[in-house]
Amino acid sequence: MLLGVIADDFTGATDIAGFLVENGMRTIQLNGVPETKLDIDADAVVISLKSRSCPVNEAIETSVEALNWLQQQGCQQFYFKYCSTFDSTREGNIGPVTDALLEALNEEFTIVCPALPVNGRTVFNGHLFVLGELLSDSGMRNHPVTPMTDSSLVRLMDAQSKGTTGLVNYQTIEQGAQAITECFSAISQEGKRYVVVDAFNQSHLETLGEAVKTLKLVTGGSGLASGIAKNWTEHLSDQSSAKEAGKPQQAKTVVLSGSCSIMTNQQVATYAQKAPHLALDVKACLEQQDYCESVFKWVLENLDADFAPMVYATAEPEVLKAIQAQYGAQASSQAVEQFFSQLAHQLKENGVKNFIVAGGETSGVVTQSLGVKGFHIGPQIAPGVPWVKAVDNNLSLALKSGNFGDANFFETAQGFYHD
Ligand SMILES: Nc1ncnc2c1ncn2[C@@H]1O[C@H](COP(=O)(O)OP(=O)(O)OP(=O)(O)O)[C@@H](O)[C@H]1O
Ligand SMILES: O=C(O)[C@@H](O)C(=O)CO
Repeated sequence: MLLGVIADDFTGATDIAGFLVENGMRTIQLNGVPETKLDIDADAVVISLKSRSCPVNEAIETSVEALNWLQQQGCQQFYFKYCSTFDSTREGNIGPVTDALLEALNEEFTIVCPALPVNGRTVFNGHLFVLGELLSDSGMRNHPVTPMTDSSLVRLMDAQSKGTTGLVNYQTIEQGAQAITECFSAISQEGKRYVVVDAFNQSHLETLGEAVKTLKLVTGGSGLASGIAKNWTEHLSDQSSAKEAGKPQQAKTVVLSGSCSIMTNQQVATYAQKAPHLALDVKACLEQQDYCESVFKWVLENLDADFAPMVYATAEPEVLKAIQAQYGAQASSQAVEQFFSQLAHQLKENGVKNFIVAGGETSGVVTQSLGVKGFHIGPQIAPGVPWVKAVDNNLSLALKSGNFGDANFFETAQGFYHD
């Protein structure tokens, strides 16, 4: 095993796993930390956690547990994968988890690299942009759980972590890997523990990949995965069979959308023009015990339509604000998550095999309730969203990060089936 990845949510895990596979690494994704040492034939293992917005102590504990497990498997480098929009708050988990991983590895220094230019996440002079807008001006300012109101990665990291943060800007990145590593050394000698790196195109990420070759711990989004994978090229064998194992089959399918991002709102609106769709009633979710049962029946009645039925909690910012004001942000999001968890379980018991899910937290609860232990990574539906297939049964999932994919994503995903 060469690379061990600890991902703070499920869509984030499939995102980076997809890019590792695209770049030649045979990759397995495991949901949660396995209880035993497994005999895994892969170049990389991605452990998906649900640690993005849980209490910080829990995030630290599960992340260090994942690290220990990956060390036991013989991994040589470790990657802490968080969101390309750096989803967290000032009290957020990215800083403390990074500190804990550095400490556990006995290391003093790492990088902060959320950039994913193929999906419009770029870092310029230490500021994070989403499709050309500052993070704090983007739809992320209205996120239901982790609203992002600051775009300065140095400030965010300083606020969350024990140490201090430096910056390597694009002028240095463009001078090549050696200039970057020299800059890392200088920043580390100043006593800084983390360095934010600029990156706004693929070439920056390839150069950065080379520059972080000897770092034990790397932190970032999935963009850097291609650069990192290239460092291991000489150790890699053919991985086409691994990708084959991840393909979805023609089978009963459902779309479950729990993300309120701008892109998911567009995807839901587009798909609703073609497919049977049902908007979740949050009040009923909170107050009506048999609500899930009635939605379950509706899904069963619509499973044979030309396009898979969609159940969605996805709402525009104003509607979401009103729900949160009435029922509380935490109570309503928990009720929605619990609903999707229960619905997914019932659907699986009744023969649904393919689950297309939007939203990282939502994907986490759905995957857990389906009891899937790990995935083979299949073909990419959109950058960062591969189909994945359970290692221990014939369920297939498309776990879509809130902001990923284009407007036709839900339909496109269903075009990948084979008999
Ligand atoms: N109508 C709603 N009312 C209240 N909470 C909602 C509603 N719709 C969704 N939520 C909650 O908002 C959260 C959305 O988080 P989730 O991670 O699933 O999506 P996302 O953040 O857009 O995706 P990603 O993390 O992949 O970027 C979930 O906890 C979900 O239950
Ligand atoms: O990095 C991203 O944007 C995604 O993989 C993600 O983490 C969304 O939850």
